[in-house]
Amino acid sequence: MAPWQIPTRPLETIFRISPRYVDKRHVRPPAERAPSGTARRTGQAWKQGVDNRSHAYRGVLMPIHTHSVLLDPLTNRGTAFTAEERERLGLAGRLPDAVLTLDQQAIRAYEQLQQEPTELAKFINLEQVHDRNEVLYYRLLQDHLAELLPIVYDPTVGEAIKRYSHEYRSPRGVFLSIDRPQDVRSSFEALQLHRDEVDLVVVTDAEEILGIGDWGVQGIQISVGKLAVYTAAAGLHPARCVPVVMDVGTDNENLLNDPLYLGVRHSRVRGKAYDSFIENYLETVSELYPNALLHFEDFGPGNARRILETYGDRYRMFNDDMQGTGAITLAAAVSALKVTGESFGDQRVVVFGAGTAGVGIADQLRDAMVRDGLEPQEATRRVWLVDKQGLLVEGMPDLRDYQAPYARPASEVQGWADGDIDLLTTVQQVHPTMLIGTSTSPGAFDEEVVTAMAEHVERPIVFPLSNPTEKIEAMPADLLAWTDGKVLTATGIPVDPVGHDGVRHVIGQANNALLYPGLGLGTVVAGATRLTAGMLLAAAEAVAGQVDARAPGAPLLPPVANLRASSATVAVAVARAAVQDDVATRRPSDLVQAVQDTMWQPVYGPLSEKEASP
Ligand SMILES: NC(=O)C1=CN([C@@H]2O[C@H](COP(=O)(O)OP(=O)(O)OC[C@H]3O[C@@H](n4cnc5c(N)ncnc54)[C@H](O)[C@@H]3O)[C@@H](O)[C@H]2O)C=CC1
Ligand SMILES: CC(=O)C(=O)O
Ligand SMILES: [Mg+2]
Repeated sequence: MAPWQIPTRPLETIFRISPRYVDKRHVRPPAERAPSGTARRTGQAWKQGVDNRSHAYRGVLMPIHTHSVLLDPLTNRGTAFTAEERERLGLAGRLPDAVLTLDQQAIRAYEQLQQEPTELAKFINLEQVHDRNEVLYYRLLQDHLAELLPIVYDPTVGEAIKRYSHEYRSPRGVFLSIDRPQDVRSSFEALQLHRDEVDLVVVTDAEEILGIGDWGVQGIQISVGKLAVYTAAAGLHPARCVPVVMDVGTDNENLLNDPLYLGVRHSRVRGKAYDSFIENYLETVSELYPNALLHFEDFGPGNARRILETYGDRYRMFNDDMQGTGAITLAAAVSALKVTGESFGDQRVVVFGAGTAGVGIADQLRDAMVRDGLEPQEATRRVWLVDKQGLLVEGMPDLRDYQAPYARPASEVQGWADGDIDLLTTVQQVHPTMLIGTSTSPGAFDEEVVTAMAEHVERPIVFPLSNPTEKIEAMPADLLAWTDGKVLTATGIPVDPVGHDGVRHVIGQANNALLYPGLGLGTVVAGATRLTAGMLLAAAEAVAGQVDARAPGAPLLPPVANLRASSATVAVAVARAAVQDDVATRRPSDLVQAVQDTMWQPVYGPLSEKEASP
């Protein structure tokens, strides 16, 4: 379909604003563009599209059925439509008389939210605001970021994913079914977004959602949640971001047996059919939206790294669990080492849970050791991976290919234990300086393990990163108690400050959400064609550069409440790194300003081109 064409649809259909019409080359007179009959019947509304988007889109000329503006969350302002706007848009009688400001709407929406009895109910309430009025939704998130991020994202999003088919109200996102691979293209085309109109596509196949496993189609909510963070934290434009689930079946029998389950009703498809579905997705999305960053989330350990390694050179891809988590953990480690005064070259690292996140972190820490002067082989030797079967040792039959480089020689571990070598034994033998948890094994960092570690190191660095809350390896209050306040810690979930021995310890959140929004924004601002190791490192250093953890009880990472400012700083560093790595297609002379200009703000913009530039 040509960019200016609008498909014929019934009058009642919502015509979403499409920034494609901004491009004057594509703008045709309304009568010419209108689908048969529609222009005549919608009249003036053709010329007066509501535009809640940034100034980049203010020239929109669009067809709008009078009532559709109230139904589309990207155009709806509800009670904030002024009397004059209501008249112009033909909304007479459609709204109560009073005109509220966005501030007033935000107060009301927040009051309503407070009345919800549970976190899940709050999640549902917020999703309903999201589906009604995106400006209001993001205004709420912006005003109460530290309070609401744990609702729309980790940990409550995990609960919402488990309950999705039962709590379902309306669809959000693109649902791709492995049983209909021929629909991949048309599923995206139905969005009516032009090739320049998409910055970001977040996709999951939901095999390993957070630490809660396989949730089939219900994983769409992780794509939605990740994007909410991109917009709330870094101002990625909500209309330019697309959440996607690849529904390839599920091995979760509870879902398959649930009559209300909304996904395809068979076990996970693997092998050739799966691989060609992934390839189909990548080819289609990158062709339709050649400038978009393709974010992969919560794929299973067998696929996450394999997909990135197979296609990372060809597409602008990012695996959040592997790369984002590695980079935020590196940032927390940089902060911790500023406190201990050591270098990465001095570290011995035990990673418990050697999956996508664990090995992603191992890679980042190993690379940091190499930058500090260790030979690559020596750096790899400083990382011990422990998984379900215990310490990973060369020759183990069930070793995954990405774990193999870290497996210990049998000669090294001879005499450590009769059979498999557990976490406690590993800690007793290795005397780690850092202990990282990505195992989904709650309570695994118990008092025995932590005190064994603390016997040999003055300031143990312990990061229990598993999500959501019920999966965490240890809580900071216990870690502080067991180490007499010496531990340097950060967690994947948000944790309230902990008082210990008269010191208030603020716990940094080592969650990739503290890093990927700025990384994505920087990639967009630079128009980077690839996401490079240099850009990831720049993001990690920019995060770490924003805190000084040397004061007693200070956090290792910047607070979530400052995430918008923090993301802007990260974005500048990332865009600069993209230029250095020669992958930038845009090189703004003033990067700081370019980042600010790109960040979308949740405000009601001008209604029409005329109003925007009188
Ligand atoms: N804080 C953050 O930003 C992030 C945290 N995570 C968390 O890390 C955890 C793992 O996530 P992924 O790496 O994506 O999953 P994954 O499935 O790729 O890896 C989990 C690994 O833990 C191992 N494991 C399972 N039970 C174990 C046990 N009892 N003892 C030792 N190892 C065990 C598995 O065999 C697997 O190798 C999840 O809880 C997830 O929420 C993941 C990504 C980001
Ligand atoms: C934070 C995140 O990406 C995870 O737990 O999977
Ligand atoms: Mg994840």
